[in-house]
Amino acid sequence: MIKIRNVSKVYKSQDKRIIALRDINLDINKKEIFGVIGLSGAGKSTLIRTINRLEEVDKGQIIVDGVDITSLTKKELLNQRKNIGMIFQHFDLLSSKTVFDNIAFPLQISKVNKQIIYKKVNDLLELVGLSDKKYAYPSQLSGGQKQRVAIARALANDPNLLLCDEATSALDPETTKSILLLLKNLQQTLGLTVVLITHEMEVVKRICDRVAVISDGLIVESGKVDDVFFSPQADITKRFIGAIHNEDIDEINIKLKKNSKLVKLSFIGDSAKKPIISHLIRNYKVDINILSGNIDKLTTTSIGNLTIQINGDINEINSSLTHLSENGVKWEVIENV
Ligand SMILES: Nc1ncnc2c1ncn2[C@@H]1O[C@H](COP(=O)(O)OP(=O)(O)OP(=O)(O)O)[C@@H](O)[C@H]1O
Repeated sequence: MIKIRNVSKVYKSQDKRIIALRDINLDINKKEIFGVIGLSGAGKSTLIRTINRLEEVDKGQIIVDGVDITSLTKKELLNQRKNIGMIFQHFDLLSSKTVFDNIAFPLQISKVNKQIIYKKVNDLLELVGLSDKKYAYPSQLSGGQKQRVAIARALANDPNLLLCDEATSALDPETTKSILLLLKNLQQTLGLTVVLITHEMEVVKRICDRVAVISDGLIVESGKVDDVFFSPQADITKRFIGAIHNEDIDEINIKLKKNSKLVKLSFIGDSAKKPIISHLIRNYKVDINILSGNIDKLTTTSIGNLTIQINGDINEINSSLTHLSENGVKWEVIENV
């Protein structure tokens, strides 16, 4: 669906050169939700805005559905953009227009017949659950409702691609959940491809199929969300994912017994369902003390994290760890005594 090839972008302001994107290569599949995560200033906004050419690239190509966006004339680009909807962190609604007129706006620009606009806007209002707010103004709406209007407006021209630029960053956690759920439902019912950028792993976890991690203008890691969560490679990814677990471990603040190890275990999918800990206790001469645990629910699977203290003869401990590896459990020794 989208092929990003060798894309680079440098901003020049006065005598400064800021490299925002460094030779980016990405493939985004049809009908998937693809997330790009990174810290502030990593290049996320620049990257997503190159897909509909709100930002011009200095080098490289962006091919959407076989069309090289970077080589289109202005007129061709305007036409192509009808296939690409976009929503923003601060909604960008027209404050002087009602909800109905905000959603109708792109259709009016496309000179669509009034009756068709009337039907289309009403259908979209229903789709985003805002039929009762048709005649309200943006100032009368909550943040979540404003984003629903923005989503309806973005879908007015029946695009097959939706770009989401930090779409939930201005919303509280509950509203974020409801907007992400709406995006997921729309993606499924309308068969959309969705590209979103975010600085929150929670967003990636909730709705993305695949994710790319961007740092200082470089894609440092990409893959299926489950794989990236289970086996993060880049330090920055580990920080995004690990922050919570490492804090947990710091909080444990336990004095380890002699002949023991503090071990962090990660389980994915089926390995989470096996009675692995009781198997270790029964079959090896080890004591196990569970210190903390959590479960990350992803779109297609769950990943469990457990911090344990394992105590016993060193050979028995090592055999236990081998048994864990053989059963698909990842482990990392955090401390040895
Ligand atoms: N118009 C501009 N002129 C000059 N520098 C810019 C411009 N836009 C972005 N930059 C710089 O390019 C780099 C990437 O910015 P970008 O906005 O793409 O990052 P981001 O990951 O989206 O960050 P944030 O989450 O804070 O929005 C940053 O160093 C930023 O300061």
